[in-house]
Amino acid sequence: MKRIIFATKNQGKIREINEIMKGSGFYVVPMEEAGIDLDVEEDGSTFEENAIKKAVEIMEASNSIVLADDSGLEVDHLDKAPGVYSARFAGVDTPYAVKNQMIMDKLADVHGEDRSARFVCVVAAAFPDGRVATTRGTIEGRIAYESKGDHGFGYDPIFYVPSHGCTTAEMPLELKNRLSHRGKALEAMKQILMEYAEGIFEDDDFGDQ
Ligand SMILES: O=P(O)(O)OP(=O)(O)OP(=O)(O)OC[C@H]1O[C@@H](n2cnc3c(O)ncnc32)[C@H](O)[C@@H]1O
Ligand SMILES: [Mg+2]
Repeated sequence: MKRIIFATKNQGKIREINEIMKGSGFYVVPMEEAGIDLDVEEDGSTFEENAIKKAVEIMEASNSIVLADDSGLEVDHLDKAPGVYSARFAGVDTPYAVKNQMIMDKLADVHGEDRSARFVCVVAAAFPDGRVATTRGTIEGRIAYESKGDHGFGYDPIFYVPSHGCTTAEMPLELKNRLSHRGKALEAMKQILMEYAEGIFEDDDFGDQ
């Protein structure tokens, strides 16, 4: 199997990524498991800039193919906030129960389609030969009136998907992955990895794992 490192410390992302990459022929190792403990400063103004920065810095530290995910919640009524600041919104250490309530409070007088929001995910791949590629996925929804569900992570309990009548935190992992921003971005990235894989992995093939 072909080994690649995923530059994330978010356990929720890791669970989803492992499931999405199953059967792809690529074996994904979280950076911590690969022995890399670096904090990349996410100071870009777009998901693309931050995803590329995370992938390239960890690729330079590991000399392996590295994927990174930069993602977030865009709430239309809040001018697309928290957006790239989703992890830092109201402070990195503030529990999501509090952050989620703050977002619902800001939308207290807003109803129907005006509660529209989306999750965005940009996945970047950085290759040791200097090549970089990105893919993007989104899922449209609305901010719920109350927090529901205990699957997923982050803003999932307040992200209501009208077509399914529930939040992404109420969905089993497989269903969320089929619909989600991360599922779509990673499916597109699998294609790119397959195209680029030829010639890259001869010296880096770890056998069946
Ligand atoms: O940078 P890494 O280490 O990957 O982990 P992170 O949690 O800091 O991740 P980001 O910088 O990409 O910030 C994205 C934030 O957006 C939110 N988010 C992204 N995808 C989500 C999803 O599928 N469900 C719920 N919240 C999500 C969540 O709060 C994340 O912490
Ligand atoms: Mg981050």
